[in-house]
Amino acid sequence: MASVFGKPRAGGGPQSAPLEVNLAILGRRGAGKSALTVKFLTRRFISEYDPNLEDTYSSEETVDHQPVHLRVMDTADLDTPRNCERYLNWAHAFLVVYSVDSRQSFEGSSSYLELLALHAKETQRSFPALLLGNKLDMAQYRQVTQAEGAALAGRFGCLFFEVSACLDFEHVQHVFHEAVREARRELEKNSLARPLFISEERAVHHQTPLTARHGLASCTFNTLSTTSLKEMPAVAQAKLVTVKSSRAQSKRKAPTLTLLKGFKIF
Ligand SMILES: Nc1nc2c(ncn2[C@@H]2O[C@H](COP(=O)(O)OP(=O)(O)OP(=O)(O)O)[C@@H](O)[C@H]2O)c(=O)[nH]1
Repeated sequence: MASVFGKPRAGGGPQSAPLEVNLAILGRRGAGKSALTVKFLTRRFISEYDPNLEDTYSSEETVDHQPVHLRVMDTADLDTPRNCERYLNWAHAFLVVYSVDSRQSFEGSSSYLELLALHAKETQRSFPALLLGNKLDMAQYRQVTQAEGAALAGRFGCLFFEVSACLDFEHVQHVFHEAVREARRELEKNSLARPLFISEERAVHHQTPLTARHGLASCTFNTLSTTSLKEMPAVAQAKLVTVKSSRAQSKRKAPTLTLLKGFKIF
C-alpha cells in the first residue's frame, strides 16, 4: 500500500487526479469481511467486530503508479443478501467472501454471485467480482476445497483467491489492488466515469422484486434508465451506511480502534 491510510506517501506516483473506485465487500456473517477490510487499511488483524454495523472507509492508494481514491463498503447483510440496492447501485467492483472452514458461507457466496449476475443482466453492465476463500490459516478445518472455490469462480467468470486476514498483509493488499485493477479496466472500457442516474418518475413502476422473478434474494433495485433523470446525490450525502455520527465506529467490540469518517486512524 503506497499510502499511510488516509494520505499518500511521498513519491506515490504521478500527480494526476485520482480515479475514484467504490468497492463493496459481500458475504455471510463471520466470513471475515471486516477483518480483511481492517487488515488492508491498517495492516492489523483485529479479531472481534460488532456484526451489525456497516461502515464505509476511504483510502488513498497507488495502484500501478496511478493514484486511486478507494472507498470500501464493509457490508453487514446478516445471512442472506437484503436491501441490496445500497451496494448494487454504488460499487464499481465486489469482493465476495466466504470462509474455507464454513460450507454455509461458501453457499452464501454463491447466492451473492448469482445476485451480481442478475444485476449485471438487468442493467446491461458488467461488474467485476472477486471470490475470496478467507481464513486460509484454518485450512486444517477446511470444509471447502480450493478446487471448489475455483470452480465457483469459473462459473461466474470472476477471479479467485484464497487469503487470510491474519496472515501476511501483502496478500490481502494484492487482492484489493486486483479489485481496483478490474474496476479500472471496466470504467476505462465503458467510460463509466459519469455519475449514476436514477429515474425520477418511473422508479416506483420499475421496482421489480427479485424474489418475484427469480426467488433468489429479497432484494429490489431500480432499473436504471437514461430518460428524465436526476443525478444521484454524491456519495457523501447518500445514506449508504448506517453510521450517522461523525465517527465511523468500527465493527469491533473493543473500544480501542475507531475510524474517523474523515478517513484517518488515530
Ligand atoms: N483464523 C482466522 N479468523 C478470522 C479471519 N478473518 C476473520 N476471522 C475471525 O472470524 C470472525 C468473524 O470475522 P469478521 O471480520 O467479523 O467477519 P464478517 O464477515 O465481517 O462478519 P460480520 O461482522 O458478522 O458481518 C472474527 O472472530 C474474526 O477474528 C482469518 O483470516 N483467520
